[in-house]
Amino acid sequence: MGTSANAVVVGGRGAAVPKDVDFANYFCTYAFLYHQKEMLSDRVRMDAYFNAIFENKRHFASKTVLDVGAGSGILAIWSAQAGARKVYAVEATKMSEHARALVKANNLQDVVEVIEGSMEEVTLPEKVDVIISEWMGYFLLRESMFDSVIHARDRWLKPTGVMYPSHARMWMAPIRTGIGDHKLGDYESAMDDWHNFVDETKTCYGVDMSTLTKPFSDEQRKYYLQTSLWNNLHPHQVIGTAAIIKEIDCLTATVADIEKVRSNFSLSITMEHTKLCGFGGWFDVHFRGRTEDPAEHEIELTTAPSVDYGTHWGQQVFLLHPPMHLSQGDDIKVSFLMSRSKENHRLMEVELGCEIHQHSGKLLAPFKNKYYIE
Ligand SMILES: C[S@@+](CC[C@H](N)C(=O)[O-])C[C@H]1O[C@@H](n2cnc3c(N)ncnc32)[C@H](O)[C@@H]1O
Repeated sequence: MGTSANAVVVGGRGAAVPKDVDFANYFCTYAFLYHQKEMLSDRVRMDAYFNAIFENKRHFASKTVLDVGAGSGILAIWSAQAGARKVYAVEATKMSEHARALVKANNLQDVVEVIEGSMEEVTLPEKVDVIISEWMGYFLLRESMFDSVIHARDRWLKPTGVMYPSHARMWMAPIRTGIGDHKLGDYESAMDDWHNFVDETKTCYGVDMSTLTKPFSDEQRKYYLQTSLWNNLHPHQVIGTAAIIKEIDCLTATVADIEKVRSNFSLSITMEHTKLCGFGGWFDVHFRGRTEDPAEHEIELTTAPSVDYGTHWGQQVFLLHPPMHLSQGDDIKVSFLMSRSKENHRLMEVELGCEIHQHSGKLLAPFKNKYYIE
């Protein structure tokens, strides 16, 4: 605290931005209750953190806890209810005022201390036994908030301390288009959506938009392909094996480990006569404690495709065009590189290439594209 408005935000190498820009771009939405409500309403997320804390009370009872990015204060309050001696709830935005009110309304003001400030600038009076945080963005690393958790861990966690969550993984699988609520999932339906919008209205508030649709040039196609899509995939849309792209041990990971994620992996098609439309990416996190001090009950929070609504994170979809007809036994070799956008270190760019080897021995034309996770 006490730095000028234009101080630089701690981030990965070459990723620093002035603090006021970061505040306007990133933190501002978190200052509103509607945004916190979206997270508080995510049952999968809430159940996972609730169970992680209350099924592992031993890690919290009589301990000191740091909640990095406390938001409404929910994780800090649960930690106190699980028996923590002291909880420091650090929140960068004015949401801290709501958190403080909530703490008081639940009569926990003697245990939970809400501190308004950026984690990188806050000073605590002691080191802590537990760091808890919900830092995950779309496809795990969007928002780059894990940098702040790493910073907090290196500065404030005792050598014997525990991270909640303790591990995270990124996944990717081949997908086909869906039906019903899950209609979107391939490039054609994404485009139909846009074409229909223009065809049905002819003009948009008096402006002729047809030049943006037909004829659709390769240049326009490329532009549309570049944006990866947020989607809620149905498990039936997954047409092959899923691969782990990245595994993170939250106790030891460094910013250098996560600012670039590079991986080469293979995916096998497991469905007969199907159409590959792209790739779906998601993540999971685990609450496992640490090797010398494991959780009594390991809890998993997964954002994998689900028959129900799933989570507010959904999945990140990377479309390819044209779709490819594939069948069981065909093999896809994927090269994946995710890095931070140079303009905004909280957004991601993905370079994805694939080579498809058909069961018959035929090699299909390789595909390569660059996507943005905005
Ligand atoms: C995903 S929300 C989680 C909120 C709450 N912990 C929960 O689980 O409902 C992340 C919160 O962390 C805050 N935050 C992100 N980076 C921060 C930092 N470096 N210092 C303090 N707060 C931060 C954001 O303002 C936001 O309220």
